[in-house]
Amino acid sequence: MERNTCMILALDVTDREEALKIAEDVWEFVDAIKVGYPLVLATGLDIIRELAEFAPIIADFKVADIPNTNRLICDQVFEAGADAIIVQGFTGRDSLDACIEIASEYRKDVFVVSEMSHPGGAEFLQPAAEAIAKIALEAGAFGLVAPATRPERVKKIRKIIGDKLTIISPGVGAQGGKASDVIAAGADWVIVGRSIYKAESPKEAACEIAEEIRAELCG
Ligand SMILES: O=C1C[C@H](C(=O)O)N([C@@H]2O[C@H](COP(=O)(O)O)[C@@H](O)[C@H]2O)C(=O)N1
Repeated sequence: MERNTCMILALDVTDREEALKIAEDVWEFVDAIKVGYPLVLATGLDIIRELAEFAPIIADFKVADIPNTNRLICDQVFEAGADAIIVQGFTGRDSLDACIEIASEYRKDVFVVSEMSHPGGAEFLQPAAEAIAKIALEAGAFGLVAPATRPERVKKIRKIIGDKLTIISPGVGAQGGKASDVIAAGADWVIVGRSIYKAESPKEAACEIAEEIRAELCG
């Protein structure tokens, strides 16, 4: 995944035509499109290959099962054309290894959720976040998901992984996080959903956030 705009579109719409239209409008402002359960359950896995025409696809299925089931899930997701997958780390090293084993067979990437961006993310995951970041590093993950709503946590997690893992950060806009703040805290990409796909003009919204990030990076 090339780092140009440092932005990932979270395309959580549930209509195929709307998804393709938004992707067509904003592809030049994003480095990847994150597709999750809302769109896939509504339209089917084929949407991954259709959207892959516009940008690399991150499949956000938060894979969190026993190793064998994780392998079966990851196999289907990469067969469907995803470039990366988001998995949970709290299920432990063996379940994480299973995802990374399949991803490496497809030469694809795994992002591990270290801490989630919503208020409940501080209840059970936050206490485990640093340990999860450590096993993600040891297991050979490509990156971590860390909360744009808590830039100080991103800074702490960045200290643990150094520059060995990338950090993608959701929670910008609708959840209260600020793109430039979390990029300054050490995130490589921000994940933006509603602030773009619910905007009057998704294209203008994406352009504005990309400009904010560019100003932060280029000073
Ligand atoms: O901690 C996490 C993990 C998860 C993720 O990215 O893995 N996300 C996803 O990021 C997007 C934010 O959307 P919006 O709030 O910009 O509309 C949604 O697709 C969420 O499911 C989080 O919001 N926080």
